[in-house]
Amino acid sequence: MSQTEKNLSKLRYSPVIGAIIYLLFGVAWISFSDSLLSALITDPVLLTRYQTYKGLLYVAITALIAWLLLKQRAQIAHSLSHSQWLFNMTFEHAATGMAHVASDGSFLRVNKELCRILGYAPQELLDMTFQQITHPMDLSKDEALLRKTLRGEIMQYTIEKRYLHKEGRIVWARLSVTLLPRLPEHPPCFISVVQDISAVTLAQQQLQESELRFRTLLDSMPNISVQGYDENGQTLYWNKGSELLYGYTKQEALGSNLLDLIIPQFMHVAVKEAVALMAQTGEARMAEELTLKRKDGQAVHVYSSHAVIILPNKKPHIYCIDIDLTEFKQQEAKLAFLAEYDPLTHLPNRQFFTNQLEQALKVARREQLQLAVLILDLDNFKTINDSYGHNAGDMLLRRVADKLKLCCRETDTLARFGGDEFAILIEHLPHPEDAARFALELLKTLQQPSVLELGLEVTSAASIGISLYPEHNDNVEALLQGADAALYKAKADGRNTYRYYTDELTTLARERLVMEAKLRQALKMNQLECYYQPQIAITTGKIVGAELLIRWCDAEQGFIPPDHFIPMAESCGLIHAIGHFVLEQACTQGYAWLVQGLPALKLSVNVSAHQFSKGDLEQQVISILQSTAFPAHLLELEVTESALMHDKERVIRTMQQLRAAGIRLAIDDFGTGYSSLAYLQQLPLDLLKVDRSFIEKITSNDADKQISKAIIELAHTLRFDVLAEGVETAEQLALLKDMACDYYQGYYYSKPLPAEAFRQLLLQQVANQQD
Ligand SMILES: Nc1nc2c(ncn2[C@@H]2O[C@@H]3COP(=O)(O)O[C@H]4[C@@H](O)[C@H](n5cnc6c(=O)[nH]c(N)nc65)O[C@@H]4COP(=O)(O)O[C@H]3[C@H]2O)c(=O)[nH]1
Repeated sequence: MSQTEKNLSKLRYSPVIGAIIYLLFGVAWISFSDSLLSALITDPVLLTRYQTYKGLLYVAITALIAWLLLKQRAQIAHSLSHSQWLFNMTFEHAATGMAHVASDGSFLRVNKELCRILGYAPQELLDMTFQQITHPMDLSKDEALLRKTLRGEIMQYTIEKRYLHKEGRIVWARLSVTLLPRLPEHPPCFISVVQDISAVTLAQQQLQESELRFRTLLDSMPNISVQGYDENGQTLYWNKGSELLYGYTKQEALGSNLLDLIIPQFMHVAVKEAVALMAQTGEARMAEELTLKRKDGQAVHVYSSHAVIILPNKKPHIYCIDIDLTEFKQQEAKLAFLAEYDPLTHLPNRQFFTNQLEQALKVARREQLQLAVLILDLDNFKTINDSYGHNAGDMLLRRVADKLKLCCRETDTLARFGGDEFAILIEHLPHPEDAARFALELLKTLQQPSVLELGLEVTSAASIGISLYPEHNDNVEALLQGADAALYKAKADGRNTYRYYTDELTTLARERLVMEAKLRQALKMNQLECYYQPQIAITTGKIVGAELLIRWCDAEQGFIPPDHFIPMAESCGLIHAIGHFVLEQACTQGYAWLVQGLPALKLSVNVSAHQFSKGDLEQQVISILQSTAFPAHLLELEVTESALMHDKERVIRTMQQLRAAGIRLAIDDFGTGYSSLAYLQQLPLDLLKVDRSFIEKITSNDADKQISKAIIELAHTLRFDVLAEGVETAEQLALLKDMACDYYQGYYYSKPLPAEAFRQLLLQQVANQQD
């Protein structure tokens, strides 16, 4: 019982107690005082006097008791009014909302904080019931508990509920309702304590939402496995990524021990210790690469990182985040493979071969052995690649690799250096001539036809260069260079053969390098010159054009034929500068002759496949035409048949652009390539040049005659003009005339001439016409 309640009851009962004490004292006084006085005092006068005093004493004692009682009552009343004041202050200024609520729900008293929480003025609330401001969803629960309290089943209840703020928003509150002790003459009354928990609830909701989001995210991540364990390794969390990575469903994994799921036997002790340590220290282990096991028993490489979360109840949870490294490992293995192997043939590459050669040389030096390095290059690969496409080329390379493998012993190292170049290292070579025997065997094997796609049969001859240790060279680089130089010689000597490395070959290789430097210089110093070979219309016998043929006259070496330096210029990239030079010469000279009043002539320029594939040919030609003012229709570009076979779509596109600019296009050396009719038809060509090799024997060899005839007819069918190259005799010309060939060029009419000589020839023709 509180002090106030004690005081209240004292206040209530003190008059009754006073009256009882007074009555008891009066009765006692009357019954005992008289008999006591009569017994003690015998003198009647004295007795009367003392009886008077007794009455006075009685009055005095009564007054004293009354005074004491009144004083106590005053004290209690004072104390009570202080309690009342304290209560009022507490109620009013409490930091939580408070209200006295009647059993029907109406507010009897409300404090400031409650008004603040709900947004109403005190009087507004006092005119309302709590039902009016309770969220409909929470009302029934609140009312049911209130009724229970009223029935005395519970003394109080606490719930979290939603109130409706005056502004309409929801206020989350923790409500504690207590039924007050009931005064007899008063109706039941509750005290409600309302605590605003909106902020907390909102924060909780946000936390729950973000936790939900986070969990959903983790759950659904297919690429990352997240697992949660307790300090004993029991699984508490298992996301989708874990299901996919380890093969266990969530149901299977949850509750099972980590060791039984994904840890291989040999790691059990270490993992157990690691989990215990993490749980104890709260510190995660370093991320590491591990090989764990799947449900089906297969090993799985993962990158595993860990996190330890200490829960509010101090229990540690260990989370493992595993990333599947299988693909990465495969990729790594692939890269490692690619670093040393050729992806097309799966043979070792140059890097591997070089390492192997280095090792073999060490052994050979130590044990005084001989070894041979062979470098092999296919003779006709480019033609096959160009004619049948890259797929056929790739297939041929695989077939060649297989054939070479068959010839090699286990101790030999066969490698592909790139393109159509292969290398073989023969260790423990008994005699130098054994390398030649082996080379001959390789050549023989390669000559057997290979079957490619759609039953296509091709034979692949090769050239082989051989260098020997210790006879020729004694280090890796020199041996490889030696074999390369020998290969070059084999090719120069007619291909499909082998050559050993000699000093002379090295000199030749050096000479090539010197020549390249000289050619650069010649180009810079304007030492290249264009010659003009007339092209004649067969029916009229008149010069209608000329082919520009480049000439290089070196001060030391004299005349160097284009057949020698053009391939070198192509391999070192100088061909672009040379090509530009010839085009510029053609247009400048052609324009000059026009200005001089010479008849308009068509000038033909050879364009290398390399110029075509660079991609800027059309811009280059157009800009030269613009800068020289030479008419586009008088310029003809000659492209060899094999050049047309590279990147066919680009060739067609470039040719169409050139044609659109008005430039003429001719196909050179026709008959030596493998272009299909369908392809030819797509090309915007003006002229087809029959290769010299057919014309050469046109009069002596019936096959060549028939081929030439067929080419001429074919060209006409496709609406191209035909020019025969390399006409040297009147018989050849007569035959070509019979075949309705349109034009020719050759020594019969004239060799290629310097510009001035050609001009004189033209002038003479003009003069002859005037006669
Ligand atoms: N035996 C014989 N030969 C004849 C006869 N009439 C012409 N010729 C030669 O045949 C070659 C024809 O040129 P090509 O087939 O385009 O063959 C050319 C061409 O492919 C290339 N070439 C020449 N000049 C250039 C150039 O400016 N650019 C490019 N990319 N290649 C060029 O070099 C090759 C050889 O050129 P050249 O040595 O000038 O040799 C020229 C020419 O001198 C004849 O009646 N009998």
